[in-house]
Amino acid sequence: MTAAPRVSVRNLTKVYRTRRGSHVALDNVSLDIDPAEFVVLLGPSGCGKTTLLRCIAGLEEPDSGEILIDGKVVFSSRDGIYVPPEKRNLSMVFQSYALWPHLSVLENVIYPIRNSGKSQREAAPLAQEALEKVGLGKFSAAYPGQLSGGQQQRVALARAIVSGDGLVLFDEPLSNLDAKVRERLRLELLSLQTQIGFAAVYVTHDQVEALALADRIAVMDVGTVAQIGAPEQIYDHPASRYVADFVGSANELEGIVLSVGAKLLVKTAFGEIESANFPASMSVGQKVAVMIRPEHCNVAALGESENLITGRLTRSLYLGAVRQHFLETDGGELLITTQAPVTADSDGTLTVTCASHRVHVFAQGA
Ligand SMILES: Nc1ncnc2c1ncn2[C@@H]1O[C@H](COP(=O)(O)OP(=O)(O)OP(=O)(O)O)[C@@H](O)[C@H]1O
Repeated sequence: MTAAPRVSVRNLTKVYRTRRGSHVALDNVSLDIDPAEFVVLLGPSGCGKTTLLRCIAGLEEPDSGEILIDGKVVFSSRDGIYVPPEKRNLSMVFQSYALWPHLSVLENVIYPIRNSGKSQREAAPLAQEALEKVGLGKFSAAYPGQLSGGQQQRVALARAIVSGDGLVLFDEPLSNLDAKVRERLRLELLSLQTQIGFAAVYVTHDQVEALALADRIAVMDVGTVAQIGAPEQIYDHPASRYVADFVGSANELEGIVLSVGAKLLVKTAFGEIESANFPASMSVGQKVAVMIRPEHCNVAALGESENLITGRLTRSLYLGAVRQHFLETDGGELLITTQAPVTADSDGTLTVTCASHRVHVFAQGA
C-alpha cells in the first residue's frame, strides 16, 4: 500500500483581480506530493509558482479547487473551508530569511516552538538541537545581523525543521546567496531532508537547482503544470517544446515531416534529420519543431552517417568543464558542447552528428 500524499492540490484556480483587469495565475492545477518527497516548482517569472506555494501555505486564498494536507482539507471552495496558515502544520523558508533581528539565533528558533504551546524549558534544547543539525550550534547567542547570508539561511532552516512539521515550503531560499554557498547549502538541505524526512515544495527559476534537488520537477507555464516528472525524465523526455527549451539548452529548428515509420524523417534547414523521439500523431507534410541539445552533438567520425550537419566553425569558448562551439550552417547557427577541444577541417568546417534517439520532434505550437 502506498502512503497517502502529504499534499494534494486539486483543480486549483487563482485569479488576481486588479484595476487593470483580472489575471489567471493558476488555471486548474492538480498535484500530489508524497510524504518525504522533494518537489520543485520550476518556471519563468510570472508562471505562477509562488502563487501555488502561497496557496498551499494559506497565504493566498484560491478561487476554486481543493487543498489537502495529510488528508485534511485545508481549502475547499465547494465546502467553504479555509484553514489559516498557522493551523496547516507546515513551515516556510523565504528568500529574505525573515529572521527577527532583535532576537538571538537561539530565540529565533525557539519562537515557533513556543508558539506551538511548549514552555521555554522544553523549547530551548529542541532549538539547540536543530541549530546543531544545520551546523550552527556555536552561534546560538549571536544575532542574525552578525551572521553571513548563508548562516542566516541556515537559521531559517533550523526554524523550519524544529517544529517537526512534515511539510516545508521553500520560496527561492538560495537565490540571495553566492554560487559556492548555494551549492553547499543545496547539499546540506538534501541531507537534512533525507535525515528528517519532511516533504518539500521548493520554488525556483534556476534549472540547475531544480535538477539537483528534486525527486520530481513540476515545470510551470502560465498558470498550468506543463510537465511533472523526475529530473531525468524532464531533461531527456520533455513533453513539449516549452519544457525542452526551458530545462537545459537546445538548438531549435523548424521542419516538415517527410516520412513516418519507426523513425521520423524531417526536412530542416540543416538538411534531413531523423528522429526516434516524436509524438504518435505525426503525419507526412506536417510542420514540426526539431530540438537537439548541444551536448548531444558529437564531431562525426569517418564513415559516420547518422544526422550529419556541416558548418563553419566560427567560435569556440572554453568554459572550464565544457567547451562551446558555434557552427555557421546554411540553415542557421548550431551550438554544440564538447569536453575535448575540436579542430575544424582545413576549409574551416566541422561536421557533427546527433543520434536519432537524441533528436526530439514536437508538433508546432506544442
Ligand atoms: N497580488 C497580486 N496581484 C495581482 N497580480 C499578481 C499578484 N501576485 C502575482 N500576480 C501575478 O500572477 C502571476 C503569477 O505570479 P507568481 O508570483 O505566482 O509568479 P512566479 O512564477 O512565482 O514568478 P517569479 O519567479 O517572478 O516570482 C504574475 O503574472 C503576477 O504578475
